[in-house]
Amino acid sequence: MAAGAPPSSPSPPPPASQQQQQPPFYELVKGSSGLEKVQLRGARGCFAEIYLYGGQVTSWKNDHGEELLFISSKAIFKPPKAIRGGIPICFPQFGAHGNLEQHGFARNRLWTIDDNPPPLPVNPAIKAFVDLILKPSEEDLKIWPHSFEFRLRVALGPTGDLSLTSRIRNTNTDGRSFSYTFAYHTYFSVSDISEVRVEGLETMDYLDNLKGKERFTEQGDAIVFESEIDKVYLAAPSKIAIIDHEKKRTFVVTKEGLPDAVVWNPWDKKAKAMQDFGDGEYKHMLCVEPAAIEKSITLKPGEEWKGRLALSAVPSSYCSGQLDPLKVLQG
Ligand SMILES: O=P(O)(O)OC[C@H]1O[C@H](O)[C@H](O)[C@@H](O)[C@@H]1O
Repeated sequence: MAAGAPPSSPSPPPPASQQQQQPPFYELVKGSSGLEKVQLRGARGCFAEIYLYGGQVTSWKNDHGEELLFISSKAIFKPPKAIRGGIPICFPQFGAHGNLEQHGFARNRLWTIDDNPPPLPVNPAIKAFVDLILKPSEEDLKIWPHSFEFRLRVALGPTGDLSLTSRIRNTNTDGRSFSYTFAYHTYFSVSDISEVRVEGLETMDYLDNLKGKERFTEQGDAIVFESEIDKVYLAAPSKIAIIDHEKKRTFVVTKEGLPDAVVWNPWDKKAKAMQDFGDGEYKHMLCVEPAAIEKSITLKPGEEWKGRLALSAVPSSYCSGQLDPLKVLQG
């Protein structure tokens, strides 16, 4: 077991009533199938867990210890299968939009802890974070012949918000640019999919993966769920709200550098066909995936791209009109 940065402060501890989180802010421990995972401990007991396999967040808990992300009870923690749930990272290819395996290879590679990342401007109130890095292996270079450094910071904010910041740098020495598509394939835990609505994507154009990627325009109403959905919303706004009526909880998804957003729920038939997904689990999850898909990102040698996802979960009593969804979306 290893304990991580930042170092402890020499000042005397505050009274228990004012106590914030104490170092160490993260620990590296053994997870399922002996795979290593980082446990991040934030203020007031907020928590996140990240597997080095896939650089994948698999748990995010609020200060009541409630799990906010969905992870399948049938998830397989064994390479080369990607872990079903949490926040898989799709890179350098989203879906089947290219010659690589579905969703690229970053989600089934072993990342390492980056002890000395280049500086990243941060909110000084954020104490609990970890930096991971992925570089291509010789085998990876055979299937995608580009040298890159992918740095991922996962952080828990002072109010329990979870943020993921990806920095991807082209380190090719042969002068070649590369292009990729990307997604944070975020699986949210919801009480009952039929009680959920998504706001912020009204009137947006989307590509419907269930209709041969044909382009349509969404109607003016919030999105509700009655059947399978697999849509790539194009040029989606920087904030999207997922309102869970039954849980009286709203997730606010904030994205930067990621124009698109995928909304996916496999529903009953596809759920049954997936080996690593329980038959009825589609009722308790929804994927809203900030992404860059329609227009791939191109980096010249030496260039770096940044894409950030921030998640917060706020109590809502939307039914009784206490929460104005527009206020949530407009911040
Ligand atoms: O089963 P996976 O490879 O993890 O993909 C799961 C899903 O990911 C995305 O949401 C895609 O839009 C879907 O088409 C795909 O089915």
